[in-house]
Amino acid sequence: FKLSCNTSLKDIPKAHWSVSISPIWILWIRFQQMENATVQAVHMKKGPIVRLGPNEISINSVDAGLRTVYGSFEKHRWYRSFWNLGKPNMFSFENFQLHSERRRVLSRVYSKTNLFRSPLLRSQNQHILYARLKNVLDEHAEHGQPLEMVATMLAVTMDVVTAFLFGLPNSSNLIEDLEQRQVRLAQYQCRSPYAFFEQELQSIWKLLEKLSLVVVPKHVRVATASFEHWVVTMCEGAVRKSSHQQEPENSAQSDTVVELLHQSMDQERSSNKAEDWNREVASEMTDHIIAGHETSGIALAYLIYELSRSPNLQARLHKEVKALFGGEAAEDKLPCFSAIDQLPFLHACTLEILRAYPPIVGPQARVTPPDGCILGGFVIPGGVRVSARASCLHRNPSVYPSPSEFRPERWLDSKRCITKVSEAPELYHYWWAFGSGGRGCLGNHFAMHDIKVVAVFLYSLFETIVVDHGDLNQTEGYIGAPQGGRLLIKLKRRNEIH
Ligand code: HEM
Repeated sequence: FKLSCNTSLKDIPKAHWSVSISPIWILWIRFQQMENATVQAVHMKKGPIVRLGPNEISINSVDAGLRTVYGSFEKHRWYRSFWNLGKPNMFSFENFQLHSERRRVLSRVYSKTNLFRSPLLRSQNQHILYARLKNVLDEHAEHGQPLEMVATMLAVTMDVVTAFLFGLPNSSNLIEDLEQRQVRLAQYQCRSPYAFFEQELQSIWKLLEKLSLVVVPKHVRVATASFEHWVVTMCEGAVRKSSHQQEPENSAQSDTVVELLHQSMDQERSSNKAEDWNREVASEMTDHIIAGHETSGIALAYLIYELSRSPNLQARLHKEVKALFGGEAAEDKLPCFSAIDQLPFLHACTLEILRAYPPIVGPQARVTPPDGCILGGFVIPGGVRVSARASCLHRNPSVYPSPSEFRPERWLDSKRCITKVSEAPELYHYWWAFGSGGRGCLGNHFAMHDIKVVAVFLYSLFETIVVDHGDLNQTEGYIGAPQGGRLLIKLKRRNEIH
C-alpha cells in the first residue's frame, strides 16, 4: 500500500531539541562512542520510538515494529564500510537480488544439520581444542600462571572459523603462535577508531579521498592491506590443496566454504574476470572471519568471566558437562555435537551471555521503503534511517528483571531449558543477539556451537578463577568488546572428572 498522506517525523519524541534540524547531536554522540548507553537512556525516558536526527529514528520494542523493519527493509548505506579488498560481500550488499543469491548458497553450509553432520568440523574442533588449546591451558595450570582470556578466546575463535572456511592445513594457528596472534589481531583492531568517518560521513570521506587528504593514517591502511593479503593467501591455499592435503582425521566431506563458494559461482565467474571474482570471494571470506572470530570470542570471554566469579554456576555447568562424558575420560574426545547442543544449563548460559553482553551491541541500520510505513503508530516517510539495538532490547526490565545481571536461570523452568518460543514469547522475542529476518546472522548455528563446544571442553577439564581484569564494560560502537581488553584467569585442573 502507499502512504500518500503527509508523512513526517515531527510527532516522534526527540532525543535532543536539535534533532529535527540537524544531525550534529547524534554524530557527536557517535564520535564520542556514547551511542548505545545514550540512546537507551532516551528510550527509557521517552518511549519505544525516538527521533535521533532529521532523517533518523530508533525503535526499542517488538510492538513498535521490530519485525516490520527487519522483515523486509533494506540495509542503510552505512554497511558500505564493510567492503573488503574493494569488493562487496553478503553483509554489505544493498542489492536485494545479489544478497539473496549469495545467501542461498551459503545458508546450506551454515545450517545446523550440515554443521552437526560435518566430520570435517568435528575433526577440526577436536584438533584445535585437544591438540592446541589444551597444551596452553595445561601449561598455565601447572605453573599457576594466569592466562589472559580475551585474546586467547579471539585466537580460539579465529582458528575455528578459518579452519572451517579454508580447511585446517590452510588456516590460522593463533592459539600457539603468539607472534602471529599479536600481529593479526592488531592489524584487524587498529581500524576501529577510524570507522566513524567512513560510516557516518561518507560524502566528506569520499571527497577527502579524492583530494588525497588522508583521514586514516598510513600504518592503518598498511595493516588492513596486510590482513586482507593474509586472507587471500588462505583462500589460495584452500583452493590449491583440494586433492592432496588431508585433514587430521578421516574427513568424508572434503569441501571447505571457500571451495563451495567457488563452485557455486562458476557461471558468475565466467562473466566476471577471474581476478575480480577471486577478490570477491576473498571479500566474502574476510567478512566471515571478522564476523566469526570477534563476536564469538567476545561472548566466550564474558562467559568465562561470569562463570569464574560465580562458583555455583560454574559447578552446575561442570556437573552437567561431566555427565555428558558418561564416566569416560574427558581428556581427548569431544562428545556428539547434538548432545552438546541439548545440554539445558549450557544452553541457558549461552543465551544469557549473548543477552547480557550482545557482541553486536550497536545499531543495525535499515532504511524505510520509498512509500513509507507505519511504526509504533507513527506514519514514517520513505528513506528514513531506522535502527534497533540488542543492547537496548535486552535491557527491558519488564522482560528481563535485573537486566544487567547474568542470570541463566531466567531461561530455565525447573531443570529444563525453555527452548520453545511459545512457552516464553517475550523472553525470545526480545532476545536479538543475532538480529532477525533475511539479514539476520548467517552464522548463528556456527556461533552457538562454537561457544558451547569451547565451554564443554574448558569446563570438563578446568576450574577457572578471576585474578584481575581491565574495564569490562562493552565498547559503545557496533561491536561491544570489553573496553579494557584484559581478563586474567587462573586455571586449575579438575582431575576428579571421571
Ligand atoms: C556470537 C557470535 C555472533 C553474533 C552475536 C552475530 C550477530 C550477527 C548480527 C546481529 C547480524 C546482523 C547484523 C546487522 O544487520 O547489522 C549478523 C549478520 C551476519 N553474520 Fe553474524 N554473528 C555471530 C557469528 C557469526 C559467525 C560465526 C558467522 C560466520 C562465520 C557470521 C556471519 C554473519 C554474516 C555473513 C552476516 C550477514 C548476513 C546477511 O546480511 O544476510 N556471524 N551477525
